[in-house]
Amino acid sequence: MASHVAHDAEIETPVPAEPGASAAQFNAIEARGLRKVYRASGGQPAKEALKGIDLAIPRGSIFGLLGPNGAGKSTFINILAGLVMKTSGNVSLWGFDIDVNPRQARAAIGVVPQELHIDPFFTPAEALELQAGLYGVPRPERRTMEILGAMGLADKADAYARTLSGGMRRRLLVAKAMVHNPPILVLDEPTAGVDIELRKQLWDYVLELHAKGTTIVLTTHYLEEAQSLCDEIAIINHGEVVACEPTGQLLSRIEEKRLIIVPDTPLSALPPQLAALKAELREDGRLAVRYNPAEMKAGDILAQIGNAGVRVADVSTEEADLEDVFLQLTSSRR
Ligand SMILES: Nc1ncnc2c1ncn2[C@@H]1O[C@H](COP(=O)(O)OP(=O)(O)OP(=O)(O)O)[C@@H](O)[C@H]1O
Repeated sequence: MASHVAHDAEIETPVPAEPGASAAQFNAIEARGLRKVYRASGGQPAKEALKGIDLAIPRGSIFGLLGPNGAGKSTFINILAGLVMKTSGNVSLWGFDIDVNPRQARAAIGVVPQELHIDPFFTPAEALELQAGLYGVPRPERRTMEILGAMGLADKADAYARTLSGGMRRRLLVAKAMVHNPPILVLDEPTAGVDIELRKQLWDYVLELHAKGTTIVLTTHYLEEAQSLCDEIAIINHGEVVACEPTGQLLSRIEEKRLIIVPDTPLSALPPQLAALKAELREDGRLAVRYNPAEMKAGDILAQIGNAGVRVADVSTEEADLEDVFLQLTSSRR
């Protein structure tokens, strides 16, 4: 009966707006002034984990959410997943406000949690069927074997979940997050503890989903992974967004190199003539000068150093990377 079906399919899969429908140009995820204060408990004081986050994650992107431990990434993701109640602010998922249209908002997102918790009493096939049931996916539309196959778990479909390795469990969690075919997939540290071979397999599948139109959001501690996969990156520190830009732009902040100069007699202080350079005297008496090769030539720097009366015994360069930007943005503020 129609009413029964309607009840069964309680969570509708949201329909993405047609490309080019300018009135409906919404972001995949949008957070405005999002705050979370965990109440004091068990002798622990209250903690403001998110201090008014504004974040827009474009549809179709692979978006990286980076930040040191305790920055608030999991809190943010858990609010999206409906596992943590926000204190204030607004969040919309695929254009659906989580307060106004909670069911549609929830249906728009699949979240792969950080913890590898899997119910040991269900086989992977049963776990997916159960999840599909929870999301009201009608039986003819379920893709249990297709998803298990894509995750390299077809031969484990009927195995006891407790016999799965860590990597298989991780892939099963990704599979579970995909049963209702959400347009947004969020992965919280998906490759933590996963070996290189499986990590590659996991990313291949995620990239395939992305190629078919799924918006991907991931948190990771592997900066090189974020650097190579994400087209936009936000860095969160102490509950605040300290950077949010296309990966290329973020990396251009670190196109800075360092020129390391060994003077033939160690310097005791920076010569005043070098004040205009981003120069630093290291403890070992070497001089490190930060410069952007697009704006300045190494030869000009050496000439200035020569003019300041420093005789150069040796020269080398050091490259910066995403880690430098990350440390630069997250080390200074509290
Ligand atoms: N349930 C909770 N009750 C109280 N404080 C909490 C709770 N969950 C998280 N916090 C605190 O909120 C802050 C943000 O934690 P969160 O787990 O969101 O950070 P994270 O960026 O995901 O860190 P990690 O990379 O270690 O997972 C931390 O100071 C944490 O101790």
